[in-house]
Amino acid sequence: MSSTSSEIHERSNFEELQGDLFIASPPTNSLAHCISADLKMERGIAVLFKSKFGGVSELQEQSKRVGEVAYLVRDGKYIFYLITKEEYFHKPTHEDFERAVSDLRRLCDELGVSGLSMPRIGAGLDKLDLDYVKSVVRNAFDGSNTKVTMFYL
Ligand SMILES: Nc1ncnc2c1ncn2[C@@H]1O[C@H](COP(=O)(O)OP(=O)(O)OC[C@H]2O[C@H](OP(=O)(O)O)[C@H](O)[C@@H]2O)[C@@H](O)[C@H]1O
Repeated sequence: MSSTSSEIHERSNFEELQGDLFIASPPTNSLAHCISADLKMERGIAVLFKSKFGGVSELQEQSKRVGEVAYLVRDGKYIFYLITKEEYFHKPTHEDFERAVSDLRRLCDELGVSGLSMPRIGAGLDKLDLDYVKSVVRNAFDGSNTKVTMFYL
């Protein structure tokens, strides 16, 4: 019997939920957000990540480049930093954004991440189209064992 589109969506491992990422996200979920390679994290949700998790020198030591993902381990979960552009005043290209999201999927597979929470990555200060962002994340995680929740305020 063919499934309706909503049933197909229900079975997908990607969902959106209204709520503050740092309050509503299940405590065991890993987290992900976007930053620039200069690790400035001086605006937007990156400021909250920096104040909550610190680890700037740990991230620096990983010497990740644009299109790659650095991460910290905090309280048994992973905090992923998608490097989507060189400098804080740049905006990410689609290519770099997509490379970073697929690197995130690779890491989630490798590390066995079952739950991953993120904000509307790239769609705020970085001005990427929200539908584009959601489709990139959905496609990158298609068939993965990671349940992705995108939180929005
Ligand atoms: N607690 C919360 N719970 C849930 N959602 C929350 C939230 N707090 C904010 N949001 C929303 O989550 C979306 C994306 O939040 P952002 O706009 O920050 O991220 P972005 O990925 O577009 O941009 C990243 C670059 O911006 C930064 O600063 P600079 O580049 O240095 O200038 C970095 O360094 C990067 O490079 C926006 O809708 C926010 O409303």
